Amino acid sequence: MNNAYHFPNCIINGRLKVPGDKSMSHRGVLLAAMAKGQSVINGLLDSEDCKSTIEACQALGVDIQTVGQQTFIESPGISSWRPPKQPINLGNSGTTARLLSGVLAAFQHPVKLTGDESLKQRPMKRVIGPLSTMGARFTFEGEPDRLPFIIQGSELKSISYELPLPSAQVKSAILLAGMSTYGKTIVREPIKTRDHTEKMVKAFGGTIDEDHTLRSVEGKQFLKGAHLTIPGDPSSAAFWIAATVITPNSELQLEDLSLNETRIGFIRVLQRMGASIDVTVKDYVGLEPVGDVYVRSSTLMPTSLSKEEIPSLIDEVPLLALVATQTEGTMTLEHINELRFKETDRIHATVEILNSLGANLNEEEESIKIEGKSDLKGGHVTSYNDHRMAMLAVVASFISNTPVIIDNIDCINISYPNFFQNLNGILQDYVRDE
Ligand SMILES: O=C(O)C1=C[C@@H](OP(=O)(O)O)[C@@H](O)[C@H](O)C1
Ligand SMILES: C=C(OP(=O)(O)O)C(=O)O
Repeated sequence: MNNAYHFPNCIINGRLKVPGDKSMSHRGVLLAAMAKGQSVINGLLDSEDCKSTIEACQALGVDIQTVGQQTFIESPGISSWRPPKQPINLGNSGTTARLLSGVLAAFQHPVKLTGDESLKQRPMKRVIGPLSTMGARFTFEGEPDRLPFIIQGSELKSISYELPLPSAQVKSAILLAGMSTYGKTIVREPIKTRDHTEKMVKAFGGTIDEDHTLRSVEGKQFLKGAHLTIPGDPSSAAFWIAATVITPNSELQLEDLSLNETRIGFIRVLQRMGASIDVTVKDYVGLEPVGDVYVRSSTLMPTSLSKEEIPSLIDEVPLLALVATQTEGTMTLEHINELRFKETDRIHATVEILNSLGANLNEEEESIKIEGKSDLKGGHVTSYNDHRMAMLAVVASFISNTPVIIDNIDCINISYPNFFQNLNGILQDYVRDE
């Protein structure tokens, strides 16, 4: 396949609905699998990562069928799950690995979890530590605290746990385990992270109490099936928001997006940089705000990032670096060390990709310094087999002088299989000189 992208003088124009939110899709499937009875989820994201969650739940005896936009989940409830016949392969999905470990911490049968080469490198100690304190046992096949491992659940005891780092995955793993203990489990996070687990549990008849960065959950909660709708993923929309602000004469309306404040830090930072972006909450789906984002090409000034806002834009930092190459000055993205522990080291990958295209970025231990007003020339890049890095490179080609040639773009299916369809939709009048 020809992975060369170039759109000289393109203009973005139109309206777009991006596919369902990945974080909410994982949680919808997992909670429906824990609950007894039938659940129906509308607009579940159909991507490789979400398939990992679906197939893991199917291996545990949950019936899951998708018909068009609707996914039907019929579960006997977590206490009647059956032990899987084979190891469960979670592919590339860190969210599935962490959240499912939390759920399996109370499952009385051993389950072997594994993943692809990237997932096997990702840190799991952050969930293994607290889940072991609660009573789960982990046996490692290779390196300690890494996949593959066997998790042996047990009758859990509740804990009070202070997260050493802000992570919605770790918080969710402990809260999901906490729903099966005796007594109350308390989690405190240093900075507020995405709160979809807390909000969605309520739709399944459970309760999690929230007080700013403190969460508490009573044990022995039994969830029942629910009907959910998943709004558009703001992390997928972010690619088109970035593309529109940096591409001259462009405007775009993104519809039915999740506008949860714990997820739209990228939009808030761009607004601070002077980007013309209007955000309109139109409705609430469950407890989640949903609405539209209208964005236009903009002249941008550098800004700085506070530690507190990082979790609300954690997956959008590479895009922020691309946008920063077009500002009227130098911008430093600080407090981003956690990016080194994603599908690839995203600090290094971002710097390498954008510098290969002619930008001027400096990699530091926990930050990236970016020179503005850069001319992106184009050239060859690697995606590091990371979906967000591949899509970053495609968006960079909107403003490059020559084609951007990417070694592997198949990884985009991890989170956004409709990516190129959506790209063609917003460049609908564009005539390609192929
Ligand atoms: O909970 C979630 O759905 C996610 C949380 C974030 O990870 P961390 O919890 O590791 O920060 C994010 O990077 C990931 O894409 C999805
Ligand atoms: C980091 C990501 O996902 P996960 O941790 O679930 O692999 C992501 O989608 O960017």
